[in-house]
Amino acid sequence: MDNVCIDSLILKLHDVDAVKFGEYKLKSGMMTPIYIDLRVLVSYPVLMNQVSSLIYQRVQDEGLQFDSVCGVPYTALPLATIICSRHELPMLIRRKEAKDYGTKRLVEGSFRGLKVTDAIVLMDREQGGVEMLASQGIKLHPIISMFKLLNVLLAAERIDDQTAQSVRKFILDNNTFSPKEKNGSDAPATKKPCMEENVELSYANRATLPNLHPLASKLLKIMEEKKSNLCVSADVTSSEELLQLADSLGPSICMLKTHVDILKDYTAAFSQKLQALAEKHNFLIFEDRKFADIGNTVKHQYEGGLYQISSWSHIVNAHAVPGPGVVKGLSAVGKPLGRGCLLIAQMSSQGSLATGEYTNAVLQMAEEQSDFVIGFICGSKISKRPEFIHMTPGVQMQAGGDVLGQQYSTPEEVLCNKGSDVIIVGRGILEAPDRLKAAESYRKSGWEAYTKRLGRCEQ
Ligand SMILES: O=c1ccn([C@@H]2O[C@H](COP(=O)(O)O)[C@@H](O)[C@H]2O)c(=O)[nH]1
Repeated sequence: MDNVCIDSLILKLHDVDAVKFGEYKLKSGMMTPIYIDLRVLVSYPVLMNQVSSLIYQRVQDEGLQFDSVCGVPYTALPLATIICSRHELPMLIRRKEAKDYGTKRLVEGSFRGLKVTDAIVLMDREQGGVEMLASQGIKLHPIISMFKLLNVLLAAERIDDQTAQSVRKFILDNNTFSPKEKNGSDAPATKKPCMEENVELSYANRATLPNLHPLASKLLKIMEEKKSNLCVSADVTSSEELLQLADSLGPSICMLKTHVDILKDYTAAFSQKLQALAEKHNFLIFEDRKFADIGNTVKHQYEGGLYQISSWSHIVNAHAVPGPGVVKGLSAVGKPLGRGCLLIAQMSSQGSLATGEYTNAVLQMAEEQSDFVIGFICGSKISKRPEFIHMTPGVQMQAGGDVLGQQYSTPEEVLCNKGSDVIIVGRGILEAPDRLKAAESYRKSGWEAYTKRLGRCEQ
């Protein structure tokens, strides 16, 4: 189901009072300003069928393998019944309490050994459910996130800004899962895990952080919506090939990285076409210019010359070698246009000097100019501030390197173990026999590694 359908479903759920705002008590005893009551669905057969189809569609999209389906009582029971009946799937019924007569079974239906592997929910409250189930070895597949729901209701003027803000704050402040290592049990945490405690926030949660740079928020939303943390490095030398790449790989990526100075036929018309493709496929453009001069010079390089980079590239990057003036110069041009900058804190090439104290100094520089610096080019997560986005080049499916010192790590290593947010892939895709297929497989690996990291909850 595409976004438009999800949006209209959210509005219908609101119409039938399945989404309520006010003061409600949850089963856990916690008071909440938003209550999702999907029990009402049974009175709306059309909606019931839509939700069932959506859930089944998700099963197919994810290619889930299973022997039986169980709808958790009571709300999901009728949904599971519709799905299993329509698609002739074996179903199980879990009792809420055992009978004290007859078979005394807690699970009704035919089965041998039971292992729960996947769970699908229509609404994810984003308060730690994904992480809690992952800690039990169950992969959760949410269909609608709380933040998406709030955004749609806000855009449709069903709720005001204050309500949306207070619910967002409640969600962020009340993550109810605390990993075992932290509190010795899987019991709900009394306080939300937060960045100071080094616990992961999802891209969606980070997108709504107060004081976040709007471009970082846009990127995180794109990543969440497209389930993509893949930036393709379009290192080709012809404009036509680059545009063709952007059009064909556009749906799979959150960002396209360019080196316009390697194009043999750059024109202003090219940059306009690239912007149109970025709009069409909803990705950001990152010109990997690596500015590294005094503020006054980078201002000219960014704004003027042949390429007029600031007019079409959402994001640029800079070395910190010249000191803070380089960021100030770029910011003078880019900030009024809503652009953002990545500082190069580490490099993927062998023997790079950007390590240790240098990397720490870059971090400091970013903190001081976070109204323009949105994150880093780095090999691993270097800042605990969830507002900063970590982007890592030197990624291929196999670890290794090239003859000129490039070093490669895998998507799993970069996103799951090193805690970066975005993988930048060039030749791993460009040199593949089928570029689209390769991009999709990097997107999938990247997303799986990220969800695995979220499930693990700690770096
Ligand atoms: O440390 C860095 C910074 C930038 N890059 C750039 O990323 C791509 C990587 O291309 P591959 O083909 O995937 O090796 C390329 O444009 C570099 O300029 C980097 O590799 N390392």
